[in-house]
Amino acid sequence: MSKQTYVRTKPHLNIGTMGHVDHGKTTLTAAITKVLSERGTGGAYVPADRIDRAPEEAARGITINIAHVEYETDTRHYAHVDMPGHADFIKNMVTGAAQIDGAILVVSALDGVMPQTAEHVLLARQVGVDHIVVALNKADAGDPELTDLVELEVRELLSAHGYPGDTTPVVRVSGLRALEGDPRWTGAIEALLDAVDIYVPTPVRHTGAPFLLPVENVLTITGRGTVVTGAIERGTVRVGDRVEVPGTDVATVVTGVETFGKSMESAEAGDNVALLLRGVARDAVRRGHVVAAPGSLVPRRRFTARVYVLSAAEGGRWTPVSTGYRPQFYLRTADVVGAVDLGATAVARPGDTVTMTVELGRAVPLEPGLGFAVREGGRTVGAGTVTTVLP
Ligand SMILES: Nc1nc2c(ncn2[C@@H]2O[C@H](COP(=O)(O)OP(=O)(O)OP(=O)(O)O)[C@@H](O)[C@H]2O)c(=O)[nH]1
Ligand SMILES: [Mg+2]
Repeated sequence: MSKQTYVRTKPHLNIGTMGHVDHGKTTLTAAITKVLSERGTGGAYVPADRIDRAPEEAARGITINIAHVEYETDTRHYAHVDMPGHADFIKNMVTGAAQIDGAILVVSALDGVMPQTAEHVLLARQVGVDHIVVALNKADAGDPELTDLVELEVRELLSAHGYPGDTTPVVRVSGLRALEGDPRWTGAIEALLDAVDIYVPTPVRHTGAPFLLPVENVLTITGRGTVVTGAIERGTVRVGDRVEVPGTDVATVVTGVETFGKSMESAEAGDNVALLLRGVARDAVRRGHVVAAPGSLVPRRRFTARVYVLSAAEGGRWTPVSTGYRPQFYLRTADVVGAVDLGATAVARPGDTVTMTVELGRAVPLEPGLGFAVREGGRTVGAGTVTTVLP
């Protein structure tokens, strides 16, 4: 396979398909790539059987199946994630691995709102997906009056979860017929994409946010000093910037910025860098720390979270967990023990998604939306997202 360079000519967005099993998410994803590849704005047709054979991706220590396809409309470049199953959806959403700016909720016009339709809307709301466009799929096979009822039902579901159900775009589509090239239904796919282009706003760039680098490694370069490496989570950094390591005494100046051995004047969110820090002792900074803009972060120990407890079939536990459970929490590059309080829920069985309060053994920078993995005895047993940081 030949490698191409990504040339940024349009704003980039991450979107995804969600919805009940078999409602046609993968078929619709394939149809979108087909319609757009024929339009010629960018991106290649990806058949459904290639989307379902997703490459395995390691994200935050968890092996997750995510199928990514890319395509372009006239105005935007999209990375689209089609999650192969319900459990994958839950895991990807709670850990933030999917990182979507907007979602296409796929609802079969034949079946209407089903349990996972509702569960995905609930979860999308919890993890901060603010914009949903609805694809009423299989509209080729549905009775129009019944489809009207399904549309009402979906709008009510959205409103019940705090989305603007009355004004949400709902487009009747047929992924299957669009794939066959039926102009009525390829036109419906175009209408769906127009709705996504218009309704889902371009996300805020995090390059303007206070600088944050989770430290992956610390090295000493003889004669130059201590170097930290990692991927910049947000903000920008340039030579001469003041930085600190929250939770330690380290407050210093960046005297060098490099990427893959080349020096840079400034680096930004997404870049993999090495930062040379003035006058910092080798053992003052460790993996798990973060380098941040001065005063931008206060480490904390307690938080509430939504956590998906992996089922035994996914490599998780066989037995439930209860209050007092003390696994390891992997937050950014940090690995910290934490005590779990399940409150009124009392127990969480493998396969459940629960709310819990966690008290970490030491303070780390925390914020709502931060994804993490829960591990025990060297295996991943859960995946979660911080919902509230407690004092
Ligand atoms: N009539 C009709 N059938 C469809 C349409 N889209 C998908 N199907 C059929 O519905 C079934 C499920 O389609 P998928 O695309 O695999 O559904 P999915 O939502 O990705 O399923 P999971 O990933 O397993 O949750 C397949 O048999 C498709 O052929 C459509 O627009 N019309
Ligand atoms: Mg699928």
